[in-house]
Amino acid sequence: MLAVNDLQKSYRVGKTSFPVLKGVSLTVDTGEFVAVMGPSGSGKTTLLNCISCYLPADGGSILLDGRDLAGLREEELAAVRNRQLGFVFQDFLLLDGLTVMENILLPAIIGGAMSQTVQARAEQLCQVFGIGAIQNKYPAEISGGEKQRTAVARALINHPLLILADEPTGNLDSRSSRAVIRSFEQAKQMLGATIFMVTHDSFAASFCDRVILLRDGVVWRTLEKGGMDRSAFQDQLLEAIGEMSREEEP
Ligand SMILES: Nc1ncnc2c1ncn2[C@@H]1O[C@H](COP(=O)(O)OP(=O)(O)OP(=O)(O)O)[C@@H](O)[C@H]1O
Repeated sequence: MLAVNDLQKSYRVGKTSFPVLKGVSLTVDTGEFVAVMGPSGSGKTTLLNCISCYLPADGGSILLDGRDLAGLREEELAAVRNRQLGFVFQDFLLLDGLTVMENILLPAIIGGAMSQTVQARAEQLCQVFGIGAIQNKYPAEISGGEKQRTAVARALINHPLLILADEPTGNLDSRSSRAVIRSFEQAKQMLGATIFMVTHDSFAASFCDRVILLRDGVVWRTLEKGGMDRSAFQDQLLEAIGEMSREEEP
C-alpha cells in the first residue's frame, strides 16, 4: 500500500542545509494500523508532510499503491490528496459554519463527487462512529471526542487508500483519546481502512499493529504487536523508548 524507500529531506536555513530525514524506509500494508513515534525533532512531521504530498522530498521514493509520488505534477498531487489520502489533524480542522454532516461531506463536495451514494456513505459513517444523533449540530455544540470522530468520518468519505493522522489524540483527555482510537479501530475492522499515525502517546500507539520508532531521521526500531495484549505492548513500547533515549545521551 505505502512503501517509503531511502527518503531524504533537508531544510535550508540561509546557506546551511540541515538534514532531517536521512534515509527513512518503511512500509504500511493494506488494512494495517501503524504508528510512528520518536523524540521531538526526529522528523515525524516532516515524514508525514512528505507522504501527504505537502513537502517535496530530496531523495528516495514514496510509492502509494505502487505509484511514485515524486514524479507527479501539482494537479496530480492535489488529486492524490483529495481522493487517495484522508487526513486527521490534532486540531480537528472542522469548519465552524458547517454542521457535522456537512463537514463529513466536504471532501466529496470539493472533489465534485456528491451523489446519493456519497450521502448514504456519510450516514453509514455517522452510524459506525456513533455521531448520527449530532449530525445536525455545529462544531461549537459538540465535545472534543465527537469533533475528532467527525474528523475521522470526514477523512473516510472519499474511500481513501490511506488515512494520515497527525497527533490525533494530542488535545484530548484520556476518555476522548480512547474514543478516537476506538474510531480508528472501527475504521480498520469495519471499513478496511489503512491508518498511519504520528503520535507521542504510547497509550494510543499501543492499539496499533506496528509502531515505528524514528530517531534522528532514521528508523531506529520497529515493534510488532503480534498476539500481545495492549498493556503488555505499551510496556514494551515504553521500554524501547527509554532505551532509545538512553542511547541518545552523550
Ligand atoms: N520549515 C522548516 N525549516 C527549517 N527547519 C525545520 C522546518 N520544519 C522543521 N524543521 C526542523 O526539522 C527538524 C524535524 O522537525 P519535525 O517537525 O519533522 O520533527 P518532529 O519529530 O515532528 O518533532 P515534534 O515531535 O516536536 O513535533 C527539527 O529540528 C525542526 O526544527
